[in-house]
Amino acid sequence: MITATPEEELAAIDHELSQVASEIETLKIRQQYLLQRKSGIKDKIQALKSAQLASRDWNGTDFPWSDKLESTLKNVFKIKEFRPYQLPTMNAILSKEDTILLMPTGGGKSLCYQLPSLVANGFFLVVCPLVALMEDQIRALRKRDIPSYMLSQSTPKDETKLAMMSMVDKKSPMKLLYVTPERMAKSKTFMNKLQQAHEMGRLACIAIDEVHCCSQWGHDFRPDYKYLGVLKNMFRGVPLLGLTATATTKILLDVQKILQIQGCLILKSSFNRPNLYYEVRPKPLVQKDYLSEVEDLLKHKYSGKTGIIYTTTIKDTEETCNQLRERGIKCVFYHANMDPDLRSRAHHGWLDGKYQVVIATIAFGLGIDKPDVRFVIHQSLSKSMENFYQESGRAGRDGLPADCIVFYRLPDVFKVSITVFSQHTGLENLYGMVDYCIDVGSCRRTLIASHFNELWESGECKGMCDHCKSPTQVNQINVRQHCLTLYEIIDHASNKNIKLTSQKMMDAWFHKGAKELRVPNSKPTSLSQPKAESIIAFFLIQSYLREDFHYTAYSTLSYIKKGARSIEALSDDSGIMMDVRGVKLSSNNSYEPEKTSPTKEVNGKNIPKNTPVPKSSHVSSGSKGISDKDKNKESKKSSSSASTKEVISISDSSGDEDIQPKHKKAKKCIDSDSDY
Ligand SMILES: Nc1ncnc2c1ncn2[C@@H]1O[C@H](COP(=O)(O)OP(=O)(O)OP(=O)(O)O)[C@@H](O)[C@H]1O
Repeated sequence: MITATPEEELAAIDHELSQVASEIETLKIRQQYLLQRKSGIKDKIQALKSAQLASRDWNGTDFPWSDKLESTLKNVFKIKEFRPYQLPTMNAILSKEDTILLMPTGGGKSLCYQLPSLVANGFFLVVCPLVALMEDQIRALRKRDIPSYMLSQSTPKDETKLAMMSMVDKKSPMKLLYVTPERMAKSKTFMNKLQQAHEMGRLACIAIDEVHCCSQWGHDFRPDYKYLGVLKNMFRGVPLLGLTATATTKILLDVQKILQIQGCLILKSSFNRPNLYYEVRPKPLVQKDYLSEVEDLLKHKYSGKTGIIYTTTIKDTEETCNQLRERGIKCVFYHANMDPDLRSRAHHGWLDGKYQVVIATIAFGLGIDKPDVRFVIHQSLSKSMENFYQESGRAGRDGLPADCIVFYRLPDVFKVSITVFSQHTGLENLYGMVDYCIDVGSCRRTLIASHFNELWESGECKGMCDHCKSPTQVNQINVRQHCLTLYEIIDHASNKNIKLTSQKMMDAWFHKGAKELRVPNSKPTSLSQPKAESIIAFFLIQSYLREDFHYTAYSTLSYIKKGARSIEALSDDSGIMMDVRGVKLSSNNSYEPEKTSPTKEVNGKNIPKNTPVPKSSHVSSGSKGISDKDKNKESKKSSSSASTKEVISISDSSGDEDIQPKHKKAKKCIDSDSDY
């Protein structure tokens, strides 16, 4: 019998080990897949349970408490009727059903726990993230003689003592007790009292304001909110009410898991604010020109009206404020680093009409309840669509028309990206906002709606966004050649060991700045700067380019690299299609495609019949390789576009000056964007 040498034995073992490793790898992938499926099915069950609960009639007026609710609404709150979803929420929590209420800013969420607390036995606990907000609410409640307390670090000792005693005093008239999430998470004495109150049957409901703060997927995650996950088990039988003005399906599912109320009732009022006019303006390249545009708005269109200008940084608030003051505007700045006294004076001066406009960071936000804010201007883009919705939503709370204007330019994206890149989904959220800003034809409302998984037809906008007010035809052009040119610039810099910021990349593209960054024998692009910027933004959000962040001793820098889809762009010579503005349509959107331009279908899209189809037939590949969610968004976008969209025939064979219309209609369209 031939025995194996030790070397052969080792080789055999190594072989078997590698087989085992490969099987483990396969099993791990299988495990991952099964775990994902399991979680998906659980989410479905949860959503189904929520849908079943929502199908019950919560709007009834024949509950045991209905008459008292109605009379308290009128007599104590002096309100004539409920707004949509207020009564269903109250009926649900008084029926001890865990509920999440989604309602836009200013929709009237507070009433949903304040009013039922007056008809229930015991008191409602309200978890609220902001002390200023609690103070405002307590002041308003006490004016109505509603016994209420708050517990925060700034609450005087005697009041804290009184509140703690009231929790466990059967005879106490206390109806509402406001606490910060920190208090819940950190004060054992408080939690102990709360348990006693629960045992006495005095804890009637726990309302959690800004409930999206529980979820790391949200824009406003607060670690102390995670602690609220203990409440459901600790206070059995006490209904939880989560309230938010901003939440996507993903966040909602996450919030339910964290609070242990999977499958709870979800009441969602529409996020459409029909009185708000949405507009994106190109921000002038020079700050002086931007200021002149704002000055003109404030002195003419918004003369005698009040509003907010949001900026990205604290420095910007002060600088812009000083510059506008020099131009005779009555304004004040507001940010988190101000002395609390000054901040309060700025807030109240603005509330009382002493200042026309407050120039603020997002620190000026939660709890700002001025009904007649006529405009919210974003000096640069918000860090997410959710932030934008919240911030712009401070306009027009009285239901009268108000404007929400964003001034957009590409360099601002990098000012924000360096502050959000380290956050969970920070960049993804920011790019969602960029997508909104660079969109050339969709109804802005429908873009906001798709973010909240709502579907609004652009007809519902009624001209209340820039695109619906002045529709233009939307064309698709092939920008692949530009992508390849930028890759050459990136490779060239990389060969020289130079990191490229977006500005340096632009300079090299335009043959400005350092000569060593220009690709030898290349020509400068003939694009205008705004168009070059919009192409770069498009490549970023579509992952043809990506940002790469580096820390220096003083700051964080964003460098540009090839994105995850660069392989696709390099290997596949079908187009990278990008939407651009075409001819202006008449205001009734009456542009009719010419009858002489028959179309054919390629990849599910109608294109002019004489359009040459690229080899791989990926003709409309602006969205190729994107996730299902994005595809969904794309399809929603196109179905609700304010404008007419047409794929036009182009050739990408001759570099920056490449676009050769092959088609009569296309020529007309291309003329209006001839330098792409
Ligand atoms: N049914 C109603 N009829 C008339 N006014 C109402 C009604 N419900 C609430 N309000 C008023 O609407 C305003 C906004 O309410 P509230 O502050 O509760 O909104 P919110 O949804 O909590 O907003 P935010 O998300 O900004 O905190 C308040 O002035 C409130 O008195």
